[in-house]
Amino acid sequence: MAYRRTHTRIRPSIVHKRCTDVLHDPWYNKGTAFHLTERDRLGMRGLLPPRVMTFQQQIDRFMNSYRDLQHTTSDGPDDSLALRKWRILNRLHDRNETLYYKVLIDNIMEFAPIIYTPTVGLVCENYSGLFRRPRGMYFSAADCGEMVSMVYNWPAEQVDLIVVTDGSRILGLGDLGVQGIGIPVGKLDLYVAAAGISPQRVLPVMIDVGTNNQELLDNPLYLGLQQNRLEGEDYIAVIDEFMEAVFLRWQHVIVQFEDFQTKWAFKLLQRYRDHYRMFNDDVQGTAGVALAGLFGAVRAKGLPISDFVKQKIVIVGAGSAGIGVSNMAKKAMSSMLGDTDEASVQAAKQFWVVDKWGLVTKAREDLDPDASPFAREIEESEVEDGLQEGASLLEVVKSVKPDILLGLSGVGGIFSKEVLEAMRESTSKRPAIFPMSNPTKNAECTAEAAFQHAGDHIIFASGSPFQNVDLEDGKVGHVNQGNNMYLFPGIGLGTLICGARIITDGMLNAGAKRLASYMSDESVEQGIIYPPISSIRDITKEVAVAVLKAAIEEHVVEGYQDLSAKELRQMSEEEIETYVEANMWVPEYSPLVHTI
Ligand SMILES: NC(=O)c1ccc[n+]([C@@H]2O[C@H](COP(=O)([O-])OP(=O)(O)OC[C@H]3O[C@@H](n4cnc5c(N)ncnc54)[C@H](O)[C@@H]3O)[C@@H](O)[C@H]2O)c1
Ligand SMILES: O=C(O)C[C@H](O)C(=O)O
Ligand SMILES: [Mg+2]
Repeated sequence: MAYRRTHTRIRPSIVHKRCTDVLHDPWYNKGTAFHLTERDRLGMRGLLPPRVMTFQQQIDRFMNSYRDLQHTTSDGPDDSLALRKWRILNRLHDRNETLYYKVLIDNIMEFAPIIYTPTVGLVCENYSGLFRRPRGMYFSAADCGEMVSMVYNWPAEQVDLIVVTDGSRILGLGDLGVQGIGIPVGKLDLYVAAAGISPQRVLPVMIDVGTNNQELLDNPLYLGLQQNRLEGEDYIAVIDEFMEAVFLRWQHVIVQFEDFQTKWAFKLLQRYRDHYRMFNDDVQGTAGVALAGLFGAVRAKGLPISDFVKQKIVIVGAGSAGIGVSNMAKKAMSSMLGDTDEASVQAAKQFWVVDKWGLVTKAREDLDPDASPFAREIEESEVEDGLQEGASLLEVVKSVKPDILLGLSGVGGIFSKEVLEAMRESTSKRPAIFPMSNPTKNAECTAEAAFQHAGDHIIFASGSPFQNVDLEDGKVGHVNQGNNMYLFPGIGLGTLICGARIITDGMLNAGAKRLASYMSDESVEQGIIYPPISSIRDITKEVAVAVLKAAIEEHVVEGYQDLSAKELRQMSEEEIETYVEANMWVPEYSPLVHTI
């Protein structure tokens, strides 16, 4: 079958506006790069300084002013410098999206910590003061009954990706209400930068059903609904109406749920996943990334992946993320053990889950049904290897001597010196320590503390970035960023361009497996188990290829644009790779054609 591109890169853009209206539209604005004939065509001659700059000169101008800011304010407080950096990037985002994404992609190592974790957390915390121009859409409890029509207020004819939050669990920062909009914006920046989703086709969404954060409710300048969160059926009715509205207007859209509190995360996932093209990034994306990291930790010991079934894993945090990871890791183990009921029971024995009341066991009153498969088989007044219901993290680590200690608790510093020192007694020759909570201040430990207290031989991965650690004898303690950013953009892209009807476990597993195999044995041996963020576009492409292939195998593809499901199924491996790459948007100015 002859391969067909579904879009050509430098295709003209049709605009229905002219003059300053174009200059003020970040989708089309090229600023000083409009050449003279285009200025004439669009009635903007005289509205810009006369000299026409190249794209590269514009990039240089922006980077110079960014660097100046860094020099002039580098001795101020870290948070204030980070916010200034975010502001300068955000202003560019507001003016000229093509230039913004070009500098973001070219400097992703440096800018990811600004537009994503950790700075995005700070931005959400300070959002009421930082808000200048709206980005995305706000659906609120006050809009009930209106959503199907108000969704048409969004100016884009086509939307490919929505990231939606209700602001109830923003990173490890808790309920930030409407201020959580920063998270969908940051996630979609990565969709554009890493997966090449067109910036004109992404939509950040905040569903404001109120907040239970008293400080926000008491703040007269808070921008969200000043009421407590809706609960029960009232809450579900709002989310249902939102889903119906967006899928009615854009049948092929993908909706990523992000930073919903655990009590709704699982319920909404179960409610929608068989009907809509949606997934929950905190539950499913995080699980895939963590599983890839767990496989990496096994490879780093020089063992085959099949040895994964022998790993003793302590997971701290039994929320949407912790339980999501435990489920996926247990399923992987169980399938390696033969996929029987007995295999599942055996796999469960490799997990110790600790939450804010300590070790989770069968003796727990009001045991959360989602955590129950991981509750240790310890009944009331029973003791297993010195552990009983509610045992502390330190007691658990001392008793279990785990191969892997993984934190998704949102509690900064709970991998204390004592806990980390206890990891020296791990039975693993290279214990893995993964403080995956975000942002940095909520990480269970710092990289420095981990290498200092647990030893030079550990494998380290954190949710937010840390610098590599200098060890004795000139050695380097490698820091990996174990963040769902390595999966969600590829899940979205792969799903989009084959028109998968739903997002299946098989597609998610395929993405995770590809991430797990991405690093060479040599890198893994050095403790580098995830790619550097500078490779995020390449790993995203690879994940998308794997997701797309799995969608074909699972018979859920329905075709994309003018490519039918049949044509997709007939593509060779090589054709799929080329197809994925050809569908990744790159920031380049396209000629603007004005029509009425
Ligand atoms: N790295 C990533 O890609 C990634 C992805 C998703 C979530 N996260 C992070 O995971 C964290 C948790 O997210 P969630 O949705 O599961 O939140 P959650 O609030 O639902 O869950 C937190 C869990 O931690 C437990 N906990 C609280 N205090 C504790 C303590 N002192 N000791 C032990 N356990 C304690 C709670 O009982 C609960 O089970 C957040 O910080 C989030 O940023 C990271
Ligand atoms: O947003 C991130 O950096 C990862 C994750 O989705 C989280 O909720 O912490
Ligand atoms: Mg999240």
